[in-house]
Amino acid sequence: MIEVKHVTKTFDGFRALDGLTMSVPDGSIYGLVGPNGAGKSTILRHITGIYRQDEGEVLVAGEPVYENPAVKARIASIPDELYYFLSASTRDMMRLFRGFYPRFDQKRYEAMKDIFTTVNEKQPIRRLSKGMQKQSAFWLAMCCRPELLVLDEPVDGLDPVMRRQVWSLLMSDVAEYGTTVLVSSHNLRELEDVCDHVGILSHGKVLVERSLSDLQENVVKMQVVFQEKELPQLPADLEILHVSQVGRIHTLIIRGNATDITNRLAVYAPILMDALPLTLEEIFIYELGGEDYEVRDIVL
Ligand SMILES: Nc1ncnc2c1ncn2[C@@H]1O[C@H](COP(=O)(O)OP(=O)(O)OP(=O)(O)O)[C@@H](O)[C@H]1O
Repeated sequence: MIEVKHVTKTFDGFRALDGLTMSVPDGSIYGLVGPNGAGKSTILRHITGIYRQDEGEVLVAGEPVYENPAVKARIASIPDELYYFLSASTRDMMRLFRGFYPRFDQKRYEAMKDIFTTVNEKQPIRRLSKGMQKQSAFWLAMCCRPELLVLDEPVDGLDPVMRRQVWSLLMSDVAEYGTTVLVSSHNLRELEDVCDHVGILSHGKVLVERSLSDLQENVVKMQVVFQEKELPQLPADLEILHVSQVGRIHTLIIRGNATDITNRLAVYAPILMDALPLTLEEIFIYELGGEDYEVRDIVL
């Protein structure tokens, strides 16, 4: 759905994007993470056609986005800083969006009043609270029935109940209509529950981009108790990323598939052995922490 190739963008001599390349598959929920100033909002503004890149290519559904209204009509976005016309209400914006988005779903708009109950659709959006403004933005974006939803820290400012509600709405749209969602966030734990692809951005570049299943199948946490208190001499080709010990329990983070690793450790006749999945946070720390120290800063 999205192909970003070697994009650079310079603001007053400062390189905010530095040859950024990323690829978002159709129908995926892609999480973009990275420290403050990494370039997340900047690349999202290129993908939604607000900025024009200095170099490189930004393609959505195979077409350049900048100054391309036909492609923009397939994309809805919630930017980090919401902008509305002075005194426009949610209902006014609905009328505007209805004219722009060919698949705008008026029935859904009416039905969603039951979800966003605290938002007065006739009140100017600028007078709503920050969280209510986000709710209003979601309400409108979901009714555009876009092929691509681009969300810049979308749940920031929403209460926990509304956060869940919004993620669940997004996931059901992905399942039902194949919507592609690109979402930036600082919260890896939250992304883990919803994303199937993750990209880590640092200094205007994507450091790592993988599918969640690739990440999860490639590293495992083993908790093992051996006959002896000490760790036996394990084969040198076993890629052990981290070892710790509490009492007699050894915790080993090993690169590889859980079944293979279990079979290889079974040779040592452990008294107890358990293969546990790693959280997204742990995977990034153990698998990538050595490659670039900044990954640690991002996930810690
Ligand atoms: N319009 C602009 N003019 C000048 N510099 C800019 C502009 N937009 C972004 N930058 C700079 O580009 C860099 C990337 O900014 P960006 O907002 O994309 O980061 P981010 O990853 O979204 O950060 P955060 O997590 O804090 O939201 C920053 O150093 C920022 O100061």
